[in-house]
Amino acid sequence: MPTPSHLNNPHYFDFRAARRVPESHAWPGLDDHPVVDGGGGSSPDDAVPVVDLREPPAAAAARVARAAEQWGAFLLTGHGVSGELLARVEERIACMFALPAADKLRAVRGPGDACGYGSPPISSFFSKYMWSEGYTFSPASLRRDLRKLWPKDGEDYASFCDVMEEFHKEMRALADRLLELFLRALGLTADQVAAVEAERRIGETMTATMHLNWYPRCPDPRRALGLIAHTDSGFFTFVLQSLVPGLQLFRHGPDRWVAVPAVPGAFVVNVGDLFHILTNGRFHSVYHRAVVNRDMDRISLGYFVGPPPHAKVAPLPEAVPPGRAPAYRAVTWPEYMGVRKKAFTTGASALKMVATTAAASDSDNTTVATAAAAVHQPPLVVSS
Ligand SMILES: C=C1C[C@]23C[C@@]1(O)CC[C@H]2[C@@]12CCC[C@@](C)(C(=O)O1)[C@H]2[C@@H]3C(=O)O
Ligand SMILES: O=C(O)CCC(=O)C(=O)O
Ligand SMILES: [Fe+2]
Repeated sequence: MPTPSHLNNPHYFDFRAARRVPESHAWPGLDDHPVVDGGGGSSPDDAVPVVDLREPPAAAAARVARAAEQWGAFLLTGHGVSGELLARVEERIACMFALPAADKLRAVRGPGDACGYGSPPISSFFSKYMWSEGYTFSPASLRRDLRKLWPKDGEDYASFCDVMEEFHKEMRALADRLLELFLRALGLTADQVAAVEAERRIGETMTATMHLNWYPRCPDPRRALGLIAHTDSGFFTFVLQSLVPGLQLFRHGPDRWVAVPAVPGAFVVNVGDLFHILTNGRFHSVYHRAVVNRDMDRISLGYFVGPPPHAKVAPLPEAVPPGRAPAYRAVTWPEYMGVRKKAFTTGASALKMVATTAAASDSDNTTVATAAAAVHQPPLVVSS
């Protein structure tokens, strides 16, 4: 019998058939830092902050400020996106990843492509493979992109697109609310928020990208990694993790991974690098990773909010202390991705590479990047 062609495809690994973790997927040093419970069960210092949008705006803004300054992440509850919609979103994601390999491979992300099926872009910097499959798409071109997965249209195609469009509509509105709250958290008055909007039109021009992750259950979770430690590059990300936990946030003092509890209906909000820049380093991007487990498949969704590709992102004047120069130079998202690529190949910090003053180096992830290099020795560059 001829071998099905997808079995020879380098983009395809049959996780279901794997009885052990092969060397190609085994990561050294995954347990270099302890993992602690972020649900508050072990220590209040480890409890992942929670922001409930049902609180009065001033109180919610104060919580956002604390969380964004100290953690770069928080759990978002009371956001109004219904649990019923989230359940349908997760169901459609599971259905998509359950497609036959040959169907998924039709939508493989090509070199340099922003969207498509396969490992996320960051994986190209490492010689080890992750224990996951991903699919990235832009909600703006959803119906066209998804025809690659479902060329014949049909019910699965229609319900995937319908559900994701409904979700995107709600999330885009939520992103606007959260942006306003972040700006209030920076200390801007309602008038200043309106002025920033009028001048920079951040909310109006913000773009959204969705990245779906499927982490199959794994025969030896201590050797495999779902998603390599990273910071998100955009403004901020809403992460929906299914009822199966796996997201971990890196914290210093002492260095540890904090396991984010799976809170039904909540999103995890991550501050990204471009928001770090926009806020002059006051809100810092968070270094995070996803681990896998032996018994259950896990699904997550990242809703990445960022600027349009041509927009220059620079520290907001309101975020720069009086008499001080901005800590970062202006960059577009694609420019920043180029810097980050260089940083990955040299082991440097991308944020430091776009910093203008020594002051900025205090608030970036350099030390974390160093920790990462230690965790993932040797630096695993395979392609550029
Ligand atoms: C908008 C985006 C952020 C992202 C790159 C992308 O163009 C689409 C995928 C996103 C993702 C998801 C997994 C981790 C990550 C680092 C990656 O490789 O792809 C992020 C990217 C990012 O935040 O830079
Ligand atoms: O799977 C997760 O919980 C994290 C996903 C993530 O970090 C990402 O998609 O950027
Ligand atoms: Fe991420």
